[in-house]
Amino acid sequence: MSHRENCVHRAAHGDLLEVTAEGVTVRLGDRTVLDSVGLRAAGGRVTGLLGPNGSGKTTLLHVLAGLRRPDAGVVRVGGTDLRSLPDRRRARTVALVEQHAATTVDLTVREVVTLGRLPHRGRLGGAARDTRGADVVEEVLEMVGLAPLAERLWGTLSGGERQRAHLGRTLAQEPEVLLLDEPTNHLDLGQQLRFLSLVRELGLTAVAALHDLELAAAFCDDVVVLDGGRVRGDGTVGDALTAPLLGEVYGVEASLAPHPRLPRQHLVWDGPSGGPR
Ligand SMILES: Nc1ncnc2c1ncn2[C@@H]1O[C@H](COP(=O)(O)OP(=O)(O)OP(=O)(O)O)[C@@H](O)[C@H]1O
Repeated sequence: MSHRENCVHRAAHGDLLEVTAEGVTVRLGDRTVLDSVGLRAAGGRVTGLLGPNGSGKTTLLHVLAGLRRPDAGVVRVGGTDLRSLPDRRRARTVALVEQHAATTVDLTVREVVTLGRLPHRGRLGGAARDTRGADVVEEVLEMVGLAPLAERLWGTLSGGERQRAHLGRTLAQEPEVLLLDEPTNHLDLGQQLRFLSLVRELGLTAVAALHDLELAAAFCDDVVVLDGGRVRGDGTVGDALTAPLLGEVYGVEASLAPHPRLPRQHLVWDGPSGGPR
């Protein structure tokens, strides 16, 4: 079964892990950056993590990925405390596409994607045990549209191509839960739509920090809105993104309205609250 078929099969059988956070608190210096945050990302759904600059989205993603230990609270994946999973198992379960990921060595695109196979190899890094690895890497290169650039060196890639290479590396991990930190910030409109369509099509449990509320309205099933390290709203896009909440959290006059052609809502904004229109 190919990587894509495997994802779609798991989604079709409801065999997807739910991610929950309870009472997650993170203090940095004298600041409480996350204050008793609770979140439920349902299996197979795309949950948007929203909120203004500095509201705590990246910090929460790092906690959900097991990269940062919270001062209080617990993260569970499929009901299992994330801290109880050995590193290699955790890396095969939860994967994060970072906002500013970089590689220090000048690898080719194929080599960057192949890095995602490390958790599937033996302790000594033996590729021999990873019998599916090469096929998965080629399939992922096709999925993210980088097969024609497979031999290109990292240093020669554009920002958007790098972002897609990082998604490729993460998909090569074959995670059950995909965490994305502003995954579309370097992408043109077409690539943004293709990127998020691919994430939806895979049917994985996904949590994506997004600044673009229009993209969130179009691609997310559910949203969690952070402000000052606290959850200010959550639920389906339609239930959570109310005009009062958008006004309080973002300081804008905006609301969701029926899309003129599609059976979904889109964002209509007038301007900053009390500001010029
Ligand atoms: N090492 C640190 N020491 C003190 N404060 C920090 C540290 N790292 C991050 N912060 C603060 O924590 C808060 C949350 O940061 P975080 O990066 O999680 O927010 P964010 O919602 O992802 O922001 P953005 O949308 O701008 O990327 C910010 O106010 C940030 O300044």
